[in-house]
Amino acid sequence: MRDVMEQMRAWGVPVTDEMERQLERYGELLAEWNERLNLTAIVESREMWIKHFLDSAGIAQVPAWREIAARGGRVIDIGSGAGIPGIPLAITWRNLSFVLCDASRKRVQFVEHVVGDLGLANVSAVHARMEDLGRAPGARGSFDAAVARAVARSNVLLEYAAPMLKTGGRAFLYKGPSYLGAEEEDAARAARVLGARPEGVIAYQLLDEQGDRVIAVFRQAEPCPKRYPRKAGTPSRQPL
Ligand SMILES: C[S@@+](CC[C@H](N)C(=O)[O-])C[C@H]1O[C@@H](n2cnc3c(N)ncnc32)[C@H](O)[C@@H]1O
Repeated sequence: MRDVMEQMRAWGVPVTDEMERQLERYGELLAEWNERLNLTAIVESREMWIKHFLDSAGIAQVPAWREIAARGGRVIDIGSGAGIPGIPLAITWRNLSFVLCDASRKRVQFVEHVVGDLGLANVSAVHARMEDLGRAPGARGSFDAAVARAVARSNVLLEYAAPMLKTGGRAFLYKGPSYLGAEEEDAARAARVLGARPEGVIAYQLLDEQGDRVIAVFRQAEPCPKRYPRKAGTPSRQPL
């Protein structure tokens, strides 16, 4: 996938030939396990490279991500599912350590298999709901960055992300262009309640006209108030 790799490098992803082989292997495992676990609707190789791997790499264009990546730190992938964006990011940014969290046991087991198969030393997988992890001593307030794709509306996602972040940490929400408008306003309101502030949105396009994407960035300006996250299920039933 020469052109996909070129686009990643143009965005600033430090991707080597070995990493390309690891992405390829990850794609094979996704396609193979998909038959049993129904992990993704996308199994055709080029579409997978563009809609999963290139989309994940879009974050390289955000200056705040590049700063975190340069100094090293801890990243949580919220609702990682089969490992997107966490696995492609962990393959390409070896100096960051990743926790991939999901409420589905079978998806976490798949991620554990991928981590073993690829020999990724910088990833651990956690089977939990974010509402519970956000209250766990040792996990709460311990991350430099949170990433999330296709999990929930942004006002819900921020209630999962803010408790996990150190002061000064960032949340990076992968969204479609429809984010711009009502969802953006709701997210800004929720962010204020949670001690976070919107820091901007970047927009990009996938190759082969596979779609427009945005990443919304939030900075944790102060520690998240102790009453958040609320108990499991409440953030999505009664979004902030
Ligand atoms: C549509 S999948 C997206 C997976 C992946 N991020 C992607 O982009 O392909 C949403 C995932 O979020 C997980 N999820 C939803 N709410 C969650 C919560 N409160 N805590 C942990 N995981 C959650 C689900 O189990 C599911 O695997």
